[in-house]
Amino acid sequence: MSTTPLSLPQPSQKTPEFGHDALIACESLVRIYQSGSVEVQALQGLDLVVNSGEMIAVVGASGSGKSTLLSILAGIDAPTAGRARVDRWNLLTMSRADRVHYRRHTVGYVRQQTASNLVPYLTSRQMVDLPMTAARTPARDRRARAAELLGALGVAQCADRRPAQLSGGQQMRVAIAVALANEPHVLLADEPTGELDTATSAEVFSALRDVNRQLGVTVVVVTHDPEVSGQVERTVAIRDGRTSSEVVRRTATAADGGTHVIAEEYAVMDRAGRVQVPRDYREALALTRRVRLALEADHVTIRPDLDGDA
Ligand SMILES: Nc1ncnc2c1ncn2[C@@H]1O[C@H](COP(=O)(O)OP(=O)(O)OP(=O)(O)O)[C@@H](O)[C@H]1O
Repeated sequence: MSTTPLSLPQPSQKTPEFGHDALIACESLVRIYQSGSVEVQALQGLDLVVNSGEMIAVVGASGSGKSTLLSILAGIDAPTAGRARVDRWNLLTMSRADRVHYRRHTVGYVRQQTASNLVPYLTSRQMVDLPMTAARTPARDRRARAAELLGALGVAQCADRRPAQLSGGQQMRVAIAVALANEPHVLLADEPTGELDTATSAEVFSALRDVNRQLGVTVVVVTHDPEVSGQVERTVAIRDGRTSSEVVRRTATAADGGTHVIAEEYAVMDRAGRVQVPRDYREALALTRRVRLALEADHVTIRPDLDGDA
């Protein structure tokens, strides 16, 4: 007797999780602050993916949510909703003990005000030593690591000085060394050059680049400084608590062998396929509520709905 072969349905391919191969993945991240009877939506569905080894800048107007994002990634603040993962840690569900471990080993955080990163009565060496002592690193390793970090950041000569005996740039570099003490995968820096003059901020920025390139630490730096954002490979712009656009820079080689940097701006599409069309584009073509979308061979067009009022 012949049997008819059964045609079984193919098992559905599971869509990989958003940013599954990235080191940092935030999806539809929301943070609502309640101040009295007023609710402030600091983050309103932010998406962000950062790959291991990248150095990115986060820019945006004052109040757009940059510091909120950084303090969530630092494990200091908790999101209200959405998803946020750094390395193997889910930032929404981690326990208090996980959070301590995460803050100690996975991320280093440099706060916005330089002084708030430092302890006035400790020397630079003692400050770098502190997080390692908390992590129970043996004394010999602590000494070696502190010397290595202060050297790598160009402040070896400041090892025995207290914060008041350091310049602003030196204080910031010591703060970066402290943040790197326990060999985190990620360094988060909130406006590290905000209080510095142009020359000093260039030095601090170059120290951050060295940390990224030489130590392989993934760096996320919040900045207002176009000099800083212009020098990283990717700049993410936040507007009203959402990722609005990204600028990607790459080095191109011309026919004569000379190199130059090409910066291209991209709109960011979320997982549901939503893209924000910039206001000046919308106004230029009077794009309003309804638009015509057409799929072409290698692009999609958006046209005004000229029959809209018919
Ligand atoms: N603890 C808080 N309680 C209430 N509202 C807050 C709190 N922290 C931040 N906010 C509000 O959330 C919004 C985003 O603030 P956030 O500090 O993240 O912005 P920012 O982009 O870092 O600004 P800046 O560039 O000025 O530092 C602002 O409206 C701010 O007033």
